[in-house]
Amino acid sequence: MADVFDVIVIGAGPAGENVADRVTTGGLTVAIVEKELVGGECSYWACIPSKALLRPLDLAGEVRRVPGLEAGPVDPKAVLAWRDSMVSGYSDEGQVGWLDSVGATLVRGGGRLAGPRQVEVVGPDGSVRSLTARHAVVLATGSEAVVPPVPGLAEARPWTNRDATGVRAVPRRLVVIGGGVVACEMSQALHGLGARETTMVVRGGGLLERVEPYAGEMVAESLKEQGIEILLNESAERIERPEPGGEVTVHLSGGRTITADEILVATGRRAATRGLGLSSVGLEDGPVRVDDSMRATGVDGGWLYAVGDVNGITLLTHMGKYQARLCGDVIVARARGTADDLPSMRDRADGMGAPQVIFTDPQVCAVGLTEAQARADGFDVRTVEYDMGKVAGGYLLGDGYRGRAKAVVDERRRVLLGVTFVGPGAADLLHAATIAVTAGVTLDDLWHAVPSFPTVSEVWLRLLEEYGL
Ligand SMILES: Cc1cc2nc3c(=O)[nH]c(=O)nc-3n(C[C@H](O)[C@H](O)[C@H](O)COP(=O)(O)OP(=O)(O)OC[C@H]3O[C@@H](n4cnc5c(N)ncnc54)[C@H](O)[C@@H]3O)c2cc1C
Ligand SMILES: NC(=O)c1ccc[n+]([C@@H]2O[C@H](COP(=O)([O-])OP(=O)(O)OC[C@H]3O[C@@H](n4cnc5c(N)ncnc54)[C@H](O)[C@@H]3O)[C@@H](O)[C@H]2O)c1
Repeated sequence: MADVFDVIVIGAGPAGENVADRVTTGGLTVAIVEKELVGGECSYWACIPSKALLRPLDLAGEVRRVPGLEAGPVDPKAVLAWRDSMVSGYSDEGQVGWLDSVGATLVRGGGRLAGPRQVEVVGPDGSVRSLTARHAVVLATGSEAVVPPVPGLAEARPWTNRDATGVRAVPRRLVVIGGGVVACEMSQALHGLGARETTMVVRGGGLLERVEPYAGEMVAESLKEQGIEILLNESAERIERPEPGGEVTVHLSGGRTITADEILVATGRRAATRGLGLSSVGLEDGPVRVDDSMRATGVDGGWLYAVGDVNGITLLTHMGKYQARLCGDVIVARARGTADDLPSMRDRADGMGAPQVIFTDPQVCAVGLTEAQARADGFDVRTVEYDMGKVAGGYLLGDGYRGRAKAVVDERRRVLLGVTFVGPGAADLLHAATIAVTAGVTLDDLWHAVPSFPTVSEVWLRLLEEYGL
C-alpha cells in the first residue's frame, strides 16, 4: 500500500535536508529517502573531510611564516583521526537525530520516480515501498565523480574524491588527473600528509580555469613550492595497472610515462540521475533543468523540483542549501495557495556568480563575474588590483605573506560585478564582497565602509583608491 506524504525528497545531502527543514517548518509532512548516509557526499566524502585534512596543513603554513614559532612535522595519523572525528566515524546517527527533530520521516533505500508524484524505494533488503506525494517530489540526489574514458583507467580502479578524502594510507607516489578544485585541494592535502612524489596532469594551460587566471597561477606557484609537479597541457592517454592495487603507469600525450602507487581522478562530476526513473516522467538522464523556483521544466503538473548538484547549476553546498530553502518555501506557498513569488522565493544568487572559497594555500575566494565573463556579457568593465601583502594587516600576518585582490567594476553603474581575493586565510574576507556584489553597493557608498586597521580588509580601501576615489 502506498504511503502518502505532502512532500517526498529523494536524497538526504545538504540540499535535501534543507528542503525537509523548510517544508516541515511550513507545516507539511515530508518523507526523505536516502540510500547511503544522511548528510550526503558533503558530510562524509567531500567538504568536511577535505577541509579537515587541509586545516592542519594550512595552519602549519601560517606558523612557518611567523617568526618566533616553529611548526613541528605534521602527524598524519593524528590528522586522519581528526578527519574521522569530523565525519563522525562515517556514522549518520547525529544527522538522523536532526531529521527526527524537525519531524521528517526517513526512508532508507534507493528512490526512483515511478510516474507523476509517485516514488518507489528499494530498501536495503530489496523490498520495494511505494510512496505518493500530495504536493511535490524534490530531487536532491547530488552528483558523482566522472571517470573519463581513457583506455585502462576504469580497469585501474582509480581513486575518486571518496578514496582521497577517506585516505587511510597516504600513497608515496601519486598521480592526479585534473587541474580543478578537487585536484588542487587534494594534491595539497595528500602531499602535505606524506606523498613524496605528487604529479598533477592538467589538460589545460593552467589550474582552476573558472576563476581569475592569476588565482590559478598563484596556487600553481605555491603547489610547486610545496614540491608538487604540475604538468600543463598534458593528458593521460593510456593507463596500465597489471596487478590490482599495484603500481600504476600513466602514459601521457607528450610521450612521458609516470609510475605511481596511486592515481586520483578529479575531472568533474555528473548529476546523479542514473536509475532515478526520469524517463517515467518524460525527462532524460542528466542535470534536471529547473526554473528560478527550482521547479523542473517540461514536467506536466509542476509537481517536480530539483535542488543542489543534481540540477547542475552550481556544484557547491551553500548554493544547494540556498536553492533548497527557497524551493521548500515555494512548495509550502503553492500547497497553501499563498503568494509563491516573494523576493526570497526566487534564485538570484546563482546567476550573479556564486561565492566560492577554494581551500588551498593560498586560499582562492571569489564571487560574481571574472573579468573575462563580465566582458563576454557586454558590461562596460574596468578592473583594479592590489597586492594584499602591502596592507599592514597582510604583512603583519607573517614574513613572506603574499596575496592579491582584484575587483571587476561595472563602469556604467559604478558597482562591483566580481571580486577575487587570493591569500592565506582570506576565506572570511569573501562575505563582504558577496554582500557588495549581491546588493549592488556603489563604489561611492563603499568608500564610507571603513575597514579596521590593521586588518587585511584594508585592501578594500586600497582597491577603491586604485579606482580613483
Ligand atoms: C572533494 C570535494 C570537496 C568539496 N568541498 C566543498 C566545499 O568546501 N564547499 C562547498 O560548498 N562545496 C564543496 N564540494 C561540493 C559539495 O560536496 C556538493 O556541492 C554538495 O555535496 C552537493 O549537495 P547535494 O545535497 O546536492 O548532494 P550530495 O551531497 O551529493 O547528497 C546527495 C545525497 O543523495 C543520495 N542519493 C543519491 N541518489 C539517491 C537515490 N536514488 N535514492 C536515495 N538517495 C539518493 C546520496 O546518497 C547522497 O546522500 C566539494 C566536492 C568534493 C567532491
Ligand atoms: N572548496 C570548494 O568549494 C570545492 C572543493 C572541491 C570541489 N568543489 C566543487 O565540486 C565540483 C567538482 O570539482 P572537480 O575538481 O572534480 O571539477 P572541476 O570542474 O573544478 O575541475 C575538473 C578538472 O578536470 C579537467 N578535466 C575534465 N575532464 C577531463 C578529462 N577528460 N581529462 C583530463 N582532464 C579533464 C578540467 O579541465 C578541470 O581542470 C566543482 O564544481 C567544485 O566547485 C568545491
